[in-house]
Amino acid sequence: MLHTRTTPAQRRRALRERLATGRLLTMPGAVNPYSAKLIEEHGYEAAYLSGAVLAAELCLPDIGLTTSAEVAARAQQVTRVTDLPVLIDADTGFGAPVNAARTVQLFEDAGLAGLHLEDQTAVKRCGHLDGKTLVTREEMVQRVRAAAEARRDPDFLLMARTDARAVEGMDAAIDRAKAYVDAGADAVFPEALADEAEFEAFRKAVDVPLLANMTEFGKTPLLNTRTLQDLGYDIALYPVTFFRLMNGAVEDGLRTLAAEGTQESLLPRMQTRSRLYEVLGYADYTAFDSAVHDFTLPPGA
Ligand SMILES: C[C@](O)(C(=O)O)[C@H](CC(=O)O)C(=O)O
Ligand SMILES: [Mg+2]
Repeated sequence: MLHTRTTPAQRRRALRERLATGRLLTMPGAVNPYSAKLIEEHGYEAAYLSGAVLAAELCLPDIGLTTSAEVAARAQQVTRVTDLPVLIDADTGFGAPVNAARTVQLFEDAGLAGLHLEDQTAVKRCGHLDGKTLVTREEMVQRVRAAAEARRDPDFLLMARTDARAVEGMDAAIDRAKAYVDAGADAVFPEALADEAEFEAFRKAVDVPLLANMTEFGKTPLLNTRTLQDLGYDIALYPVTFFRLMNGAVEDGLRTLAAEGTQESLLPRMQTRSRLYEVLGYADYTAFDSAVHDFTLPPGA
């Protein structure tokens, strides 16, 4: 009931310790608080909050329109219902280096376990689209340094994402990643790598934990977890996967209802009422209620 038993500090520690094992961590993206709970129920050890999904939920494209306060508020709704460490997409840090610093503190307060900051300009776009523009390496170094210094919990994971592969090529991407690690990044997210050889090259060049973005319909092939483990990657990310699945199911359902005049044929694909309640812990609330109210007054009271 009420779901969480751990503090943000414990979750950050858990994520650090999990990454230190060297075993690949599979990180599904949560669509909302309920799906974060499902991720936990299914035995995953961490969850992710995608900037693209947070924007799309508001029916906005992923071009840097959401604000840090808006994102932090949603994140807190998620961290309230799961004990999993949650890593969040902080886009470009929402402005100048000082905004990145404030974002770190807002996101710490939201109970998150870490964030990633990218080296795109404020007018950003999905890492798998063409036409991205980057800030200079020096500007991103300042962004990372400001974020690292703003942390109050040293276990809060600061990941630097570089979008340079698609813009400046592999060598520049690796150089940038190294500079960001020197500036205080604990982990690196090399965005939009084109093949296994590029994953390998990045692994050889950079010592810190590395994230592999397995987003669909993008520039990177969908490597399975075994391959990613063998390549020495630390996190396999599925940022938009469950949002896409949900939307696919909703669209199918809308078509079916229109065509058949009833949702009957969809029932086998639906989560049942009892499973819905089980995940919510509904029975525990009923038991809590009856423990509070189920008493008899002594005579004369
Ligand atoms: C990881 C990402 O930053 C996200 O916001 O989820 C996106 C994912 C996507 O748009 O497919 C990205 O790779 O830029
Ligand atoms: Mg994003």
